[in-house]
Amino acid sequence: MNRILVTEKIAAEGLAVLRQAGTVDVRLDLDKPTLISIIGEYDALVVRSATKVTAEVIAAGERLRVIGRAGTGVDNIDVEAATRRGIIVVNAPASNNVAVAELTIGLLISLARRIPQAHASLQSGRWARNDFVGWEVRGKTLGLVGLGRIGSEVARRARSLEMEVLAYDPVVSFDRAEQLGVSLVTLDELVQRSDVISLHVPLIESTRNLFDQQRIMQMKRGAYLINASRGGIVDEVALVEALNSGHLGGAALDVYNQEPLPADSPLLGHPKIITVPHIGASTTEAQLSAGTEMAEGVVTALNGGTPRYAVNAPFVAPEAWNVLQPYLNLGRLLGTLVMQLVQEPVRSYDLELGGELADMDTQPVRLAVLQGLLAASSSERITPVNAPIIARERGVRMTERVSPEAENYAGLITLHVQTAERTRTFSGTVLRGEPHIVQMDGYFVDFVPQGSLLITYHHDQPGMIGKVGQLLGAADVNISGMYVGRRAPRERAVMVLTLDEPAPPQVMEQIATIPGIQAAFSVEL
Ligand SMILES: NC(=O)C1=CN([C@@H]2O[C@H](COP(=O)(O)OP(=O)(O)OC[C@H]3O[C@@H](n4cnc5c(N)ncnc54)[C@H](O)[C@@H]3O)[C@@H](O)[C@H]2O)C=CC1
Ligand SMILES: O=C(O)CCC(=O)C(=O)O
Repeated sequence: MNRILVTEKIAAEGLAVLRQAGTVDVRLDLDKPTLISIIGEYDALVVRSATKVTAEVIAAGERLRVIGRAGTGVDNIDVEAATRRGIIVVNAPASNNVAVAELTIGLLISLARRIPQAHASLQSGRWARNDFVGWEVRGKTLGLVGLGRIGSEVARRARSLEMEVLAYDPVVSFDRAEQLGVSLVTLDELVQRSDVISLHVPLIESTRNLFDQQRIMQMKRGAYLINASRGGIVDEVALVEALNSGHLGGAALDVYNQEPLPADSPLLGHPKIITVPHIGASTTEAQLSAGTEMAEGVVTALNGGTPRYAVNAPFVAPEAWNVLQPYLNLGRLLGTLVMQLVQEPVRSYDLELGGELADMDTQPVRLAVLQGLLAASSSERITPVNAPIIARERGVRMTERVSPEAENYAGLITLHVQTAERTRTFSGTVLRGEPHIVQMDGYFVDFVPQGSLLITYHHDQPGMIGKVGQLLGAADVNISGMYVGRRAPRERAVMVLTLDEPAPPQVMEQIATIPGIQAAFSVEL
């Protein structure tokens, strides 16, 4: 039974999804030493932004297979340390775009009209209308640093407020910016032209201290700065100095160098700074989708699959996901099946991806097949994250080719296995979203690869199925499905039985001695 540790508050719906995969312990009170002392008992760790999942925590998590981040930024997780250990890191990157964008617009208007200050003034018993003459955002220039998911949502909203929007993002294309009604410029130009700058970049080495003293002083006199991305991107000391000297008109912050509570910070209580306690993602809607999206990824990873949003596994474009996802499952199962059937030395594997797969980025499918092959022969935990590293270490050779041909199927995965003596071939497809094995060693079959299987290669003659069935029946093993394939009558044939439980070893030995049986395999998927 999997054990899942949740160290921060996530939506109840997310917890319910997690419970499908194991027992869930919610511990909101853990300090670092306690986390390190208990993490070794868990298969999955679920956090938001406050828990620091350091290399030390990861090293102590001997059983950890997945770390779930209910939200976007993963700067509180040592992803590199997780990757080295084959631990999948999943997040929910699309869950809180709108929540953060709406907060940003709220902060923008709050800066323009000093709403929080006006509220506090009236609450303290003053009616000071003349102190609160603001400015209109219409016609002003907003500079967005980062035009990814959140930056784009902010841009749309700012355009509808009739603002001119500039953006600096080295990755985004001019076409995309044009669609959003945004002008792409250099960072220098953005900083010099914007009345308000809003930051929407991840905290990575290249963005750390991006708004340092020099950059802040490059901003227009009287300009405003909004940061709802991460503390660490703005030099907080330089920001306060620029506000005190009158160089900047104001700032609004959701995130801080020190979280939680940047106590004693000059940011708190500053009349020109609006502060909120990292609430960008704190809406019911965002928490629901962050919790459930992340939890679905954790459950998939615990079940050995490739999660949709795995930070350290191959990226699957959102529009390709629905088509590709069942093939990832098929690829892994095909690899696991083949590794249990081919019990002879292998020189190399040749993976052929046909039909609708030919038009896609097939790297995730290749990794899923590798994962299946390696997992069936390894005591290590193999995930799509560490599969290439382990394959390299073991000298596994796999070539890959794509072809528009897929017989009569929409898509087809074929694995050719080059052994010392011969080439063996296995194929699978996806039908109604379900993986099917459709060819084994040149025999046409059709079964869903799951659970316990008994596979025999035998001489096609009357009574074979009955004899195998009798031995299984005597051992009280129930057969749930049966598939046979042959090339010609009375020649070699293959039989696949799906069983409610694995055939015991002594039954396998008896089956192997039935006259006409050439090989019998108990396969677990
Ligand atoms: N305040 C809050 O509660 C939340 C904050 N965030 C923060 O917002 C950040 C952005 O989130 P998304 O838009 O979803 O990420 P995203 O990955 O969709 O977009 C980030 C964009 O920043 C760009 N970028 C990277 N380095 C840059 C640089 N040096 N200069 C300019 N652009 C650069 C990237 O090309 C990308 O387009 C997250 O990494 C996270 O730290 C995210 C969610 C909630
Ligand atoms: O509310 C949270 O957990 C933090 C949200 C956040 O910063 C993120 O998703 O990156």
